[in-house]
Amino acid sequence: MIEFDRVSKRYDGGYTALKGVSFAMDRGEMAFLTGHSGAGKSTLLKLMTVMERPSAGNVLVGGQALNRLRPRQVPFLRRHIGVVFQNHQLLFDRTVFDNVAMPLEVIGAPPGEIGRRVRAALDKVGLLNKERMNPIALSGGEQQRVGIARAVVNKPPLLLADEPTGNLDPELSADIMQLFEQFSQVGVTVLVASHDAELVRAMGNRVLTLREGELVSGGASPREQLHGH
Ligand SMILES: Nc1ncnc2c1ncn2[C@@H]1O[C@H](COP(=O)(O)OP(=O)(O)OP(=O)(O)O)[C@@H](O)[C@H]1O
Repeated sequence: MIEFDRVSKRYDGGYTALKGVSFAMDRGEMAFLTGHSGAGKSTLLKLMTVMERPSAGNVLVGGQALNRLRPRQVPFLRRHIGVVFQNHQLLFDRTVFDNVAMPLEVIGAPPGEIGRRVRAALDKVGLLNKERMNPIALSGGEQQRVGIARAVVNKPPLLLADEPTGNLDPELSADIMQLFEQFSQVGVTVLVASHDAELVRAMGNRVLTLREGELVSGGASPREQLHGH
């Protein structure tokens, strides 16, 4: 589902954020991306949504080589990738329902389908009874779950999360990670950037570690890992 082949990213200012990063992830796999602040985690995620382009190497998402993607194809790629942010970026002048419906509104889905899919997504994150509320009235953990419902309402095959539990206490953080795990069990590929070493360890998933832009562990393919290296 994801393939990085010797990917480097040098920003315009001259800073090299990623150096020769190679790894692959299978469909339905869940992995964590860790590393010190500034190690390149957000940069790596941005290459998958084409918020940034690599300076060298190739990124493939769902078999599509992103370096061949024309600018007008980028919105189509992004519809297949759900993104969850630390500060969830919800709109506080709209209801929970309307926040989750946004990706479907953008593609002009029919209202009946929007209703059905928004409720299915809210049901998955346990917030079906809060659809008419304003997200400002929800707890931090609930707000983050609204952000997750919005990220998955399109049924994307790939889900990326950038520090999704950064503002949450340990128990709520564990709940959010379990939710990601459930999505991976139904075939969604999930990559979660996280600083939370303890939680990452407790989850037991594959861990990709960046240090100063280099992938220092977890870069082997799942098959290679199975054989111990
Ligand atoms: N648009 C940009 N222009 C220039 N340099 C950038 C840009 N974005 C990121 N960088 C630099 O690239 C490096 C990696 O940044 P990145 O955001 O990928 O790290 P990170 O691992 O996600 O860090 P954090 O955990 O603090 O979010 C940093 O030194 C940062 O200053």
